[in-house]
Amino acid sequence: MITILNDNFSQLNEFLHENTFSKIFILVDENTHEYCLPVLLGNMETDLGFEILEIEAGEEMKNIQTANQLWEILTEMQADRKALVINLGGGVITDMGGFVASTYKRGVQFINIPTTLLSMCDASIGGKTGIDLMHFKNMVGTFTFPEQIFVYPKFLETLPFKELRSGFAEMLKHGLIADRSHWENLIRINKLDIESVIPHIQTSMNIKQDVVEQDFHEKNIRKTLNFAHTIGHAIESLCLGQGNPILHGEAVAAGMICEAHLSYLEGLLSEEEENIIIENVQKYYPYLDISDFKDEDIFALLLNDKKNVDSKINFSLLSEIGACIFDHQCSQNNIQESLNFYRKLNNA
Ligand SMILES: NC(=O)c1ccc[n+]([C@@H]2O[C@H](COP(=O)([O-])OP(=O)(O)OC[C@H]3O[C@@H](n4cnc5c(N)ncnc54)[C@H](O)[C@@H]3O)[C@@H](O)[C@H]2O)c1
Ligand SMILES: O=C(O)C(=O)C[C@@H](O)[C@H](O)[C@H](O)COP(=O)(O)O
Ligand SMILES: [Zn+2]
Repeated sequence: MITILNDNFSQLNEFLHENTFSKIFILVDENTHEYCLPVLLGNMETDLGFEILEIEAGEEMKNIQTANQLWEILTEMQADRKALVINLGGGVITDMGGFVASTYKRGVQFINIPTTLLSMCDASIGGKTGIDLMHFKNMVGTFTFPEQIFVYPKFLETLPFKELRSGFAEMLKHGLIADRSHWENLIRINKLDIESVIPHIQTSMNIKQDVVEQDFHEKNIRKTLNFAHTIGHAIESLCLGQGNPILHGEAVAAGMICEAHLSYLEGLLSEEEENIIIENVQKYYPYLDISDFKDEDIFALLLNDKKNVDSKINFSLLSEIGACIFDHQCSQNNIQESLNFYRKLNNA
């Protein structure tokens, strides 16, 4: 269940009073510790004891070493099965905290309080938890729903612009795969800022939640949420592997361009709609330089995508703005051409 919090966090307090937890463990990173934890602690009313678990910020922390440290700390602090983990942060915190909670002592309860646009609209919803393995994205994880998701949009007030823009990419994706009018409302935004995005958060959350409710374990329609991620994750992984991580939404934006073009090359999407998508994505996102990435390295990552079966790369592609198909296999030439198309945009 997703709840938009009042300024006094009354719904969170009701949730804490109605349940019998033994202790609360609040997972934060250094930034959500500074900007969001004081707001949470200033409003949280409970007789329960709590501990703060802090990790460094960034995708590089979403790994087994951090998970191990958190499991060890929970053990040292004698967290029992009635403990509650509160994930207060962006997608790294909700993915990582959800993973640690869903595996510690075979699972303790957790709630998500997303603090980035990306985690409000996407990562905190849907129960995908996980960590990266080497530089492969989200390779180890669970499908486990949080008990609740509490959204407080005012947390966005301290979010840097680049992070806001990163989250906006997942919102655009939601429009492209499921709701043309959402896409059209979003691309009308000329100046991307908190005021302009806040009115559209609810629609994005609804799209994500609606898809997840139909197919929690990603057997079919949930794969549409992965549009732009097959190539996007490969680019993100290569950057991570080189020690130059990019933001998830930046990778998704590049993935939207490549996969919109691929949708066109595969005869699924009209050229006119492809151009509309590419023009608009370029309006918000600077070009990502992938000229150093070899096709063979990209293909090695594509071959490990979680949607694949029998070594066949399964794409989720657009048939029009607002509609997405899944389990589509593309010719190798077209995949290469979509990457070259993106590379050439640099000089266009
Ligand atoms: N599970 C899912 O369904 C799902 C969906 C989309 C993305 N993801 C994952 O989410 C991650 C990306 O999430 P993200 O973009 O939120 O990244 P993030 O968690 O790294 O947060 C981005 C940055 O913003 C800072 N921050 C967070 N809230 C802040 C605030 N209110 N004010 C100031 N700074 C703040 C963080 O410290 C961090 O530096 C990726 O690992 C991606 O794979 C998961
Ligand atoms: O929730 C989903 O399903 C998604 O695909 C949402 C994506 O935006 C998100 O990045 C997700 O973490 C990708 O999952 P993965 O299994 O492809 O790693
Ligand atoms: Zn994503």
